[in-house]
Amino acid sequence: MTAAIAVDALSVRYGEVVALDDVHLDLQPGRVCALIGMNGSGKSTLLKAIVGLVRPTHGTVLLDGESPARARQRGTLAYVPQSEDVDWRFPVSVRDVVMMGRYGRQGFTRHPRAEDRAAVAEALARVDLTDLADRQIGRLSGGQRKRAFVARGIAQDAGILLLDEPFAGVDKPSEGTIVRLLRDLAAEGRTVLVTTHDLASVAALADEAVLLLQRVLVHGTPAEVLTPENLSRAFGLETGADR
Ligand SMILES: Nc1ncnc2c1ncn2[C@@H]1O[C@H](COP(=O)(O)OP(=O)(O)OP(=O)(O)O)[C@@H](O)[C@H]1O
Repeated sequence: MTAAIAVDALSVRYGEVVALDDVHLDLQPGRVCALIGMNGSGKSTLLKAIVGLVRPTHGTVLLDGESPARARQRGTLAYVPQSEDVDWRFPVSVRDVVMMGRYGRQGFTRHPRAEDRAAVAEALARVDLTDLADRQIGRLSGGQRKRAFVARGIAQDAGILLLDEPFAGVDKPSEGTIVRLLRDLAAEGRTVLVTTHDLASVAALADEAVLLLQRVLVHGTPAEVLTPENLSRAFGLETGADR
């Protein structure tokens, strides 16, 4: 089976900083994968390289066997960036943001058709934002903002969803809503890759986990990955096992 996401020998440098060094990672469709690592371990850089927002120094990324640029063009790929990377003052409503997921299908006129409006309404309902559809995007809570971006990916009918810290600044009920949503999207055959600092929620969220420290330290089920020894290697922490 062609991997939904195939990362091969990927290295990324920012000047002198080696953010990623020889990363290999294959993800199959229909799975949620949690990407875990300490601050600066390269998680955001890996997502950006998969989206095609940063250029690899070495190596390749293929999405369903195609380049990130081609996958973006075809709407295969949806990306929910870290909150800091978004200008929340932008004068667009929640509905407008979700409609952006339909742009690729609308041609250059960007004139929404009935089917686009229907897809947007359905995506808003799935993330439970129907009542807030006309609100300016910056006037949402942290969890609602994340859900708006997930709705954009749903409206786009993307097969691959990448989410950078979807639980940061999100309260527990909203986190539960997002976890359920991501699990449902994977059950439909989509591939979901999520960076998270919330180790406690990984087992409920993800089918598999990856520990990153410039390279992939370990990739397996959450139970295989989240051992004291592995966490100690990834985070450089003393654990009970070391004492
Ligand atoms: N645009 C940039 N220019 C220069 N260095 C960068 C840039 N973006 C990231 N870096 C550096 O690359 C390394 C990896 O950063 P990255 O943001 O990918 O890590 P991260 O694991 O997502 O961290 P965090 O958990 O803090 O979000 C860090 O050393 C960071 O300082």
